[in-house]
Amino acid sequence: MIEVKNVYKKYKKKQVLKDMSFTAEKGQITCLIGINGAGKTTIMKSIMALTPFDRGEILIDGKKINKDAYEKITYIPDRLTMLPNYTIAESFEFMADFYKAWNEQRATELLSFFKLNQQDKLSSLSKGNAAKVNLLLGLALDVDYILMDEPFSGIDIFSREQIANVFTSHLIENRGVIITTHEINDIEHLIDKAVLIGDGKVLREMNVEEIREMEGKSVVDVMREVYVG
Ligand SMILES: Nc1ncnc2c1ncn2[C@@H]1O[C@H](COP(=O)(O)OP(=O)(O)OP(=O)(O)O)[C@@H](O)[C@H]1O
Repeated sequence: MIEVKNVYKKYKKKQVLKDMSFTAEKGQITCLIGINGAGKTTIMKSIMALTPFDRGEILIDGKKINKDAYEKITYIPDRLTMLPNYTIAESFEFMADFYKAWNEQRATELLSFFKLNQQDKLSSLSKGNAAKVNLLLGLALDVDYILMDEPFSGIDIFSREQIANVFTSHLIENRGVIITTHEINDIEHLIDKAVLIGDGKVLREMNVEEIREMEGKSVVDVMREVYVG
């Protein structure tokens, strides 16, 4: 489990996270929802220790992030960070050289799942295909937790559907996934937990099936209550 406990973070004078707490379980998809600037990326980077925070604690399977935890968890940023003159095949070689957890078989499986061509240069890819390669490079790592920043942002409906299919496949099973988004509509049926963020805090943390069955509400209904009032 990933536990974010009472985390505070300031950038210069701006208090971005204020007593932020939530959990994300293995075998579940947890979605952090909030408008632009709500602090979603900052919390992802804090979990990965890519940015320091001022107070609070973040635990991964009960332990603070350390060298060993990096073998359990990966962060997929909202755009490809690989060199643009690489082909997809070269980016695989790079990953194999740098990451012990790289699983070539899973990478090849994802390649055909996404119908991508290994010889294509990253710089020549459409936005949708670049998003798929970005996701593929993270998902092909044998890790227990995957953090994805805006995997659906700015891409067409068909690519979104293809990416959504990955979430219901064996490629995700048993892993803990945290994704961020500000558009919940397309992915509501895929997620187990929604964490609504606003003003650097968790405004509501909910089990999506429970609110659907017990309160007869969708995530969008609850978002309307929380954000619009
Ligand atoms: N390195 C930085 N230095 C100063 N301020 C920052 C820095 N990174 C983020 N911020 C500010 O912190 C706030 C939260 O940013 P963050 O990127 O975490 O939000 P977000 O919810 O991911 O937004 P978006 O949906 O636009 O990606 C914003 O007001 C942003 O301007």
